[in-house]
Parts: sequence; structure tokens; C-alpha cells
Amino acid sequence: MSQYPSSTRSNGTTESRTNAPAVRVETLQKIYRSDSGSVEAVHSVDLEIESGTAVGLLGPNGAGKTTTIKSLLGLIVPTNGRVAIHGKDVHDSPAETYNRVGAVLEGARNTYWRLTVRENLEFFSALAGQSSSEAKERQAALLEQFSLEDKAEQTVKNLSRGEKQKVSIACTLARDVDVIFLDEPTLGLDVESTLDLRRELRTMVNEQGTTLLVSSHDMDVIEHICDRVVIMNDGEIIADDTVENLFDVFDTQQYEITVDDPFPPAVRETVIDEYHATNFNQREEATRFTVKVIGDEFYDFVNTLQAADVSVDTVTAVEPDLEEIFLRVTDDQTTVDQESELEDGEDR
Ligand SMILES: Nc1ncnc2c1ncn2[C@@H]1O[C@H](COP(=O)(O)OP(=O)(O)OP(=O)(O)O)[C@@H](O)[C@H]1O
Repeated sequence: MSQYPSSTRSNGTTESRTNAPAVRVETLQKIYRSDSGSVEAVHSVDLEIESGTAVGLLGPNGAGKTTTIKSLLGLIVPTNGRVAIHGKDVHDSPAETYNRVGAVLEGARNTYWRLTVRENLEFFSALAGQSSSEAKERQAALLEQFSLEDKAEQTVKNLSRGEKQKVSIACTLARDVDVIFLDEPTLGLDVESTLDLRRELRTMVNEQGTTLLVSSHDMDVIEHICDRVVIMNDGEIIADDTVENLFDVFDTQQYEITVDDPFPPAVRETVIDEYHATNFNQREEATRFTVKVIGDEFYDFVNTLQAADVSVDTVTAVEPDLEEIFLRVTDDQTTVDQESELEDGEDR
């Protein structure tokens, strides 16, 4: 639930309600051209994000994530396609879309480091044209929400990396935006600050109805914050689903296995090659390791051990993780691409 009804924003402006999604991208294409040639960074991307949801954007380096986010922010002009925020075209209505969108991009300084946390919040509230009483109320709420009350009078320069990151996000919210793009939000943060920020981001979505698009290489963060995951590769979306559905589709399961020694080296090689065994640990005449299997593969794995006279002591299912799915999706795509390239070659 938004802190402000969507028809009356905190700065007093009114807007017509639309049923349009918070973000709509239609057949987005971006080709960067230079003297040395051209690169198609994004090829025909379609994406819709409903208001009040958190979507993770994953992909290997060079997949086109940043280009997609910059197109949504109106920072680059697409070669083709259309991008709209709450039904307004980013290029036709830049002021209206700017007022609703915030971004905390990795490596970019979003706040004034010589000002205090409170002064930064005041500055960004003023940008949104909020009245002073509204702004004060909102600033107090943001300081509380991000547990920054004790730091309010400190200059941002002297804060820890995690606190600076929270101030950046709070300042974005001080502008009363309702769609936020976050690029690597937890990069360089320690475990506690990461957990803290993860919780706060989720609260923003649940309690204020903020729409989040989070790009990160940290799958754990995506898995814990996001309702849905979009995976890009080579400028295209290759998977778009809830985390749960992605797990179901790929049916990947990890097991921690303990076998009694001796564990012959040849069998160890087989489980590494065929069942992605890792995390080997030898202790008290037993060897423990983890395998990753899909569906019925687990039975083949157990048969392999039995056929080699290796006795299994314990089997514990390990929670699957998004990283596994991500690797599998991007691997599958690479294989498909390689196969179609081969077929194209054969046709010629
Ligand atoms: N300004 C530019 N000029 C030319 N090529 C570019 C430009 N920006 C990006 N590219 C190219 O476009 C492709 C997609 O880049 P993009 O930065 O969108 O990927 P990304 O998924 O964000 O990668 P990363 O995870 O490494 O940040 C890459 O091949 C990149 O080299």
C-alpha cells in the first residue's frame, strides 16, 4: 500500500489513475554504433512490470541489462521500440516519467557527500516540490525506515558503505518516486548490512507499493527480494518467471552426500564429471560432498555409487539456489545458439 494514494502525490500534484503497468517495454532494440563497428546490445526485448512488485534482472556480463535500465530511465535513445512508465512514454513525457522514477546505479554518487543525511533528504524532497511539513514528515519516516535516525546529522562522507547505500535509496524515495532501479545494491556491503538492506527493500515493496527492478550478480539478494526474475543473455530475455516456477521448471536439486571410505578416485572423478560434485570434505573415514542433479538423475547417481561398491551413509537435500538455475538457463541458451550456428553452417 502506497504511503500516498496514487491519485494525490506527496507534492500535491494529481494524476489520472491508469491501469498501465509500472513499466512497459515493447520490442526494445539498441544498437551502439561507432567508427569501429556496431554492437546490438539489446535485441527485441518485451517486458512488463506490475506496480508493487520486485523484479530481478540477471544476466552474464554484456547481456544488455544496463542498456535496458538506461533506456527505461531515458538516458539512452533506443534504436527501436518503446518504453513507458505508468503508461507515459519515457521520451514523449520525460518530465512526468522522471518524477516517478529513481535509480541507484552502481558506482554513481547519488547524494551530496559534504551534506548531512538530513540535508540530503531535504534537498531531494525540495526537488519534488513537497511542502515543508509534508517533507519533514516524510524525512522522519525515511530515517526511521532505514534505521538512520542516529546518523541524521552526520555528513554522508563519513558513513559506511552500507549506510551510504541506504541514504542513496532513502533520497530516491524522498523524491516520492514509485519505480526504482537498483544496480548491484549490495555490492561491497558486509553480511549484516546486506541482510538489513534486503529487509528494507522488501518492506518498501510490501508496505509502500514501490516497484523495484534490481540488477545484481548476487543471486541470493535477487532470490530474497524479488517476486520475479528476468534473465537476459546476448541482448534477449531468455527466462521470465517467478523464482518458484523457475525452480520447478528446472527441477534442480542439490544433495549433500556422505559416503564411507574408501571412496575410489575413479568414482570421485565420475561424480565430478557427471553429477557436478563439489565441496569435498574428508573426515573420520567418511567423505562428504555435494551433488547437483535434475529430476530422476538422482537415482542414476545412487546406482553409480552402488555399482562401485561405495556405501552411502547419509543423504540430505540442500535448498536449491538461483545461481544454479541461472547457470543452467544461460548454458542451455549457449548450447542452443551453438547448435543453430552449426546447423546454419551445414545449410550453406
Ligand atoms: N556505450 C556503448 N558503446 C558501445 N557498446 C556498448 C556501450 N555500452 C554497452 N555496450 C555493449 O553492449 C553490450 C551490452 O552491454 P550492457 O552494459 O548493457 O551489458 P550488462 O548486461 O549491463 O553487462 P554487465 O553485467 O557487465 O554490466 C556489451 O557488448 C557492451 O560492450
